[in-house]
Amino acid sequence: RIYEDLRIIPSLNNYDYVIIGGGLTGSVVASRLTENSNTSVLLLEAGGSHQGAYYLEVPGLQSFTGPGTVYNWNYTSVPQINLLNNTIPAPRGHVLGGSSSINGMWYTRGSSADYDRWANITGDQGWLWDELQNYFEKSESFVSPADNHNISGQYDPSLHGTQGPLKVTVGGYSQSLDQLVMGRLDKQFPFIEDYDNGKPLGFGWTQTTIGNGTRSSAATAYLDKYLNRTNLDIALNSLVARVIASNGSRIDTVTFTNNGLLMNATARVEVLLAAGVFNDPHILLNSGIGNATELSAMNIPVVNNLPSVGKNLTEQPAISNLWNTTNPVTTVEAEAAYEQALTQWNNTRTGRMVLAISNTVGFTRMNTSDPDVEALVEQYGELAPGPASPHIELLPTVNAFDAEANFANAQFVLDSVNLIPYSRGSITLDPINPSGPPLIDYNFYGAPQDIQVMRQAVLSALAFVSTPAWQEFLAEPVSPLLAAVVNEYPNVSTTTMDTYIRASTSISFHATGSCSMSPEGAEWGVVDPDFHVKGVQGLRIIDASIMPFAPAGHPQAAAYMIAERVADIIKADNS
Ligand SMILES: Cc1cc2nc3c(=O)[nH]c(=O)nc-3n(C[C@H](O)[C@H](O)[C@H](O)COP(=O)(O)OP(=O)(O)OC[C@H]3O[C@@H](n4cnc5c(N)ncnc54)[C@H](O)[C@@H]3O)c2cc1C
Repeated sequence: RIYEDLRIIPSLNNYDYVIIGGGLTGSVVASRLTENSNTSVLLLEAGGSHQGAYYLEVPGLQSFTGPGTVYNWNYTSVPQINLLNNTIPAPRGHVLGGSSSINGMWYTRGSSADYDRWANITGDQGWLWDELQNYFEKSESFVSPADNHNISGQYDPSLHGTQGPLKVTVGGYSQSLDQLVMGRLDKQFPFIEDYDNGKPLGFGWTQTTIGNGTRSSAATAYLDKYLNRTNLDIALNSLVARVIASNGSRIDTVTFTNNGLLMNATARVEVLLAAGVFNDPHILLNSGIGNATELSAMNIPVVNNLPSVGKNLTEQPAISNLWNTTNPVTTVEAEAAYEQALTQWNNTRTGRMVLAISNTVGFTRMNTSDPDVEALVEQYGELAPGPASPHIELLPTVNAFDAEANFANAQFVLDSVNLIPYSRGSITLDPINPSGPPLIDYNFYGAPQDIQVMRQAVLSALAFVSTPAWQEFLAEPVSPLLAAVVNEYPNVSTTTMDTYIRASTSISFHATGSCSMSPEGAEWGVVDPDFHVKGVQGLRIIDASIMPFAPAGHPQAAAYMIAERVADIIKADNS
């Protein structure tokens, strides 16, 4: 059952598990654990319900779930010293389903070497790519796209699940842009049938978490069908402050407010933390689990000295390279197309609104014949975890709507993403208001190799659009700083390039790693490979904050896999 107000529940002390955060991973684990009718779960979510929320359902309206809405935590980073002191958004889902209810719906698993590196780092062979395939597949049902077009050759069925709760598909509405992208492919930018094959190098058809033209989230996929389970209570509007060991040794109690009223809930077996990459450290630190010196300075009693809490924050820097096009449409035309698309979606769940931003995406490596790349590799060695792992993602998109030409509006975006950042940021408490929003520092370009990779990512985007067909499509860049880079291309000076990069870098929305896994017994890290928080009993972290390195892609596929795996581990440990 879903509860808005918990005062009608007589006791909150009778649950086997209390899960903090009804986001992507929290929803999956709550659903899997309560498959056993003898296991009871209380799922505490700070936000409200996803049900009936139109903006969360229509893939084309994803931008309406952004900062400033009730679905978002509306966090912002601290000023970024390497980005001209700009602050950068830090959005996260504040609703059942968490960020899976508001995300861009891209589904990409990354490369096999990403997960093999996790296994090497943690000493747990269970994290090897080959071992994880059953968990990727268990979460997934690959379904037909909204327009039911023939998708043979657009993905590899042998890599995908067909029985899992989460719907995944390729784009269900074709755009002229698709032909422009696919027509560009060559030896440098080859075609890849399915980038989930562990060696994601090339341009392919974007896979997205959409079914029947509608967003598939952890809440729609893993919770909606099971709300009648008597062993699953879901409490909305429930903001968790901290966790406590009520008897002094084992964490068993969660303190939270429900509609402003202070409450405690107790877990008989375990407390599972799934509040996401920004709020896991916030809750741990407020509970006295973190760097003892920093906690003492804020008068927070130390429960466990765990210096790595909040310290491995990883985000992939991204730049939206933006051009006007030679195929503009008027605002009136764009608005008419938009209205038409909404009506079509309302009536048939088809049309432009079923599209999660773009139908194609590319993963590539740095150009090793460039002397700058040679020097970079000589200084740092191979930066990706393996030879078939990409360094760079290129993401082509058209903005808004266009009824006639089917190119959207006047602007084209080609995102350049550094997939392999070495900079590590942090989540800390605000010393003036420790229970207020956390201080989020991405520390972009703190590691010097990251800006060098970003230079290559921008050059790669310019190489992609350098052909006659693209030059015919593109007008001038929107930013004068990009125009300066384009003017100097291909021999762009470092000054011109870095001026553009520092002014234009933002997030990929892919923050991970703030409570990293490490080998059992290691002094660094926050959780053991089996998800237990080091040095305390009764508490596991079960979400995307445990990733030691981000996968080279978008992280939600990995988050679903992690949740499926931890659910099995918890079941086995406590059977
Ligand atoms: C705007 C956006 C776009 C994205 N696009 C993509 C994409 O296209 N593809 C992709 O692969 N990934 C994408 N991601 C990332 C992906 O959605 C996340 O990596 C994934 O959801 C992480 O899952 P999680 O369970 O760790 O955290 P979340 O899904 O964020 O869940 C955390 C949950 O905990 C709740 N919570 C937090 N603090 C508290 C508290 N104190 N008390 C109670 N509840 C609390 C939150 O409200 C939330 O429901 C995107 C993310 C965002 C924000």
